[in-house]
Amino acid sequence: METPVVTPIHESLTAPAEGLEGRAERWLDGLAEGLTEYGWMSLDVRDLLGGDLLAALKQEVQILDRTDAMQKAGIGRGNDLVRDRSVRRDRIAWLQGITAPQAALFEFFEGIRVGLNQRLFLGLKRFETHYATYHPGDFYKRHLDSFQGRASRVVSLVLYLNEGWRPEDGGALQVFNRDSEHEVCGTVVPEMGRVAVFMSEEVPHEVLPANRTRHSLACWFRQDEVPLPL
Ligand SMILES: O=C(O)CCC(=O)C(=O)O
Ligand SMILES: [Fe+2]
Repeated sequence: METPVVTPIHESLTAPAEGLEGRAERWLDGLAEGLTEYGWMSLDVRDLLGGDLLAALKQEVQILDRTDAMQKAGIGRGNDLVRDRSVRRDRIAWLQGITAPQAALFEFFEGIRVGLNQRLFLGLKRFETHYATYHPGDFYKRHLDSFQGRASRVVSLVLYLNEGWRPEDGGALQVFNRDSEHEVCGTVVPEMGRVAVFMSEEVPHEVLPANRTRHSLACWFRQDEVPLPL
């Protein structure tokens, strides 16, 4: 009698193609590892956010720019606000999350907030975000985004919205070593879909003078429930 041929069933063993959620989880794993090990990370979010959303965000900042809705940025907030043009020259507009692209972006940021809390136990309660435009000649000298012990801004994220950025366009983000503040440990080119993420209280950084209009979006994940001064 012949031995029956048993056909193995592969289908149920094959994992379903990794969806957006799986990719986002992997992306968050990499981000959490980078923040733990180096205090900062530069990553690409083009695939996660999609070209259409990035283009829509860029269009928003360009419209705000043309309508004079962008305000000269200060250092600190509320009564502490200082507009020191020798330190910082960009213009900003805070996002409310009410337009469709902003709502989609806020969903992405909320995923990062929850994902980092799960992985790093940071107790991030909320985030705040603004558009920024640097016109030719604008810069932001070396600084920290938060003062240690304030437990306000904990993680900073900058998303860049510029297609075809070339080295001669300037405006790179220089990241300094968290243990030796004059040592540059990384440079991030502000190209469309690229993000820089770093620990707000630890990592000094600087925006070099831009030679071309430079659009970005900055987001801070905060530990305080109600707004406290930086
Ligand atoms: O645009 C960047 O690359 C960084 C901006 C920044 O450091 C800030 O807004 O605090
Ligand atoms: Fe900053």
